[in-house]
Amino acid sequence: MTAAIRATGLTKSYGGKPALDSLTLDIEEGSIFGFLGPNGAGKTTTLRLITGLARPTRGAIQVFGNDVGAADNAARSEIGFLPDVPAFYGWMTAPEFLRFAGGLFGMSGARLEDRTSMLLDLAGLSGVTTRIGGYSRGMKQRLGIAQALINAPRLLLLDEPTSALDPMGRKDVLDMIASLRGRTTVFFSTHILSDVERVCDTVAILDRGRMVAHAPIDELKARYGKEKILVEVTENADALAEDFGERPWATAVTRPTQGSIEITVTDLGAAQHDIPAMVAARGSGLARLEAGEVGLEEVFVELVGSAK
Ligand SMILES: Nc1ncnc2c1ncn2[C@@H]1O[C@H](COP(=O)(O)OP(=O)(O)OP(=O)(O)O)[C@@H](O)[C@H]1O
Repeated sequence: MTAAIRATGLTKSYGGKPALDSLTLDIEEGSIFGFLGPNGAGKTTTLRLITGLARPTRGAIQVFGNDVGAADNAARSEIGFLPDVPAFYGWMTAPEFLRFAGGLFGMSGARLEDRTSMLLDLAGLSGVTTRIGGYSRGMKQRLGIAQALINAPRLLLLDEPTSALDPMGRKDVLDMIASLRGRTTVFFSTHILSDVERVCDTVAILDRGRMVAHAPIDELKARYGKEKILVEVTENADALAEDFGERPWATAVTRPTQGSIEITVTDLGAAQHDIPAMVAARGSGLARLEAGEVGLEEVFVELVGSAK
């Protein structure tokens, strides 16, 4: 199957310093792909290379098998793009703006009207008569996504679409992105971990121009995440913490509070089996035994944080 995006050794340097260093990546058609990285990691640079707005210093980038930057521009006609700071004509209404955007692609008549009405619906803006200048940031962002979809691109690129939004605005934008799953390939950059966790199938983590991880979200959690157990006891927490530390399933033991012990474990089942007996052997009461889920945040901190 042809990949939606295929980057091979993609490098972009400014003044000899790489903003993006040897990115090699395949993104499956129909997926929602999260491109995660802290400020300055190289996310916008990558998006500019995919759209053809910037030329790579080295390496190659293809969209649906077509070279970006080839003379026939075949790749670009498949791409819809929403930049990180989109511009609107504040005096237009949403339907006027979408008709205007469609006109730039040579669309007109019933085809443009149908597409406009479908996209207003998708953006939750049907029936809104206010001019864009009076919109909230979230409404503007949803309209921006609708505008980027006007010519039915197979690939939608979004640069930090949620970063300036409040929680409700973010939820609406993420719901809109999720509704495209299977229909349009979505590539979106973000530094917000929970956004990626909520909507993406696959994620790549970028740090200082280099990709430090690339996998389906569950696989990343399983590969890098370790399970944790929180134990709360009525007494003898110090002695128990030492006992736990000697077990083969324990890789780290910390003491969040006086009576609690947090253990990072390699074998959750074995730990859950042993702990109650160990607590009883020390004559303590077991107040709490809780296994913790590993979130993407821990994966991110392990991959990016540890390199700093
Ligand atoms: N036109 C340019 N000239 C010189 N350096 C640049 C240029 N564009 C980007 N850079 C540098 O490249 C690096 C990556 O920048 P980029 O904007 O791609 O990061 P980002 O991950 O999108 O960050 P942010 O979340 O802050 O937008 C940064 O160190 C930046 O200063």
